[in-house]
Amino acid sequence: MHAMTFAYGGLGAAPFPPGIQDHLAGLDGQTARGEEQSADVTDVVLRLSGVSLSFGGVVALSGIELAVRRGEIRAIIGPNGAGKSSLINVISGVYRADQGHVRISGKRYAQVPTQKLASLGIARTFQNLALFKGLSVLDNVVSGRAHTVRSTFLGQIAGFGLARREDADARARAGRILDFLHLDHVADRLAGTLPYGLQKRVELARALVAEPDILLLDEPMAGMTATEKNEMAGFVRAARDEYGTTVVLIEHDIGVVMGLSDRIAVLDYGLKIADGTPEDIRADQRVIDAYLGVASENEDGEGI
Ligand SMILES: Nc1ncnc2c1ncn2[C@@H]1O[C@H](COP(=O)(O)OP(=O)(O)OP(=O)(O)O)[C@@H](O)[C@H]1O
Repeated sequence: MHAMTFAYGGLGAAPFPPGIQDHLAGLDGQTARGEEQSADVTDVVLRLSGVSLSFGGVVALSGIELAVRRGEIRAIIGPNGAGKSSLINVISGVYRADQGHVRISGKRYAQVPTQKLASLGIARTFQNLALFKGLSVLDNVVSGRAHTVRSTFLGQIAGFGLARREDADARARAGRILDFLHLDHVADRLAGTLPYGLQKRVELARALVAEPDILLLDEPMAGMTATEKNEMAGFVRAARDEYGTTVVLIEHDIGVVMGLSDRIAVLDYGLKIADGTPEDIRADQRVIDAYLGVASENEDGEGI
């Protein structure tokens, strides 16, 4: 049984699970990579150019420019209704932008083909859990390898050689991810019976087993306790460090985002109002104003 409590962002000195400790060093944002430090634009794996999207008369996104560099943890934040979900849905092809385009590894899309997301090297998690609740944790994670299957349906039913090898390979990879995310002890449990925080981590495991270049996380800490949020932040950081995965996340909890991210883009009423390191964002007057504008509605009292 692993120790399950993480300390992070100066939240005290609880024990870290083995192997994660090193990855957590610097989660207070001190190691955030600045704009100037790595201005190599050829290393941009995901780029949004002039992306606009409206729903009837409601402007959800307006002329959004966003560059995501290989291996960075890139957060998109903003008050309720700012356009965060719309943006992640444009990146994952759920919505087609009215204007502008998305470039993935240099290839330009007016609409990202959702059905090809995995083969484009993108995996995502969802704000509301999207697990197979009646399947085991292991089988849920194995399902994240579905895009790699080359054997035929008949071959899988009959257990032909290729199908058997693919299945064994998927299970071995899933097993390694479960170890990595400290989920090995629940591998045989039905996913739907796990506590919410662990189910969110299983979703992360299922996305990671696809070995994506880009991981899109839609509010990965929503509904979690402070301890669970810190654990999740540690695992996201560890995944980036271990696999070099580029991470794009939208998240409400600004404290977690500040500690976890290399760079942060801030949306407000569909416009990008700021973009930079956590230090830049913390000091940005437009950001402060945008959040102060909703402070009275923010029951959690989250500050920046
Ligand atoms: N399917 C839709 N139909 C109509 N309007 C929509 C739709 N999706 C989003 N909107 C509107 O677009 C704007 C941006 O919404 P979006 O959900 O992208 O913001 P958000 O930053 O993710 O908000 P939240 O933090 O509350 O999830 C809002 O005004 C919202 O009401």
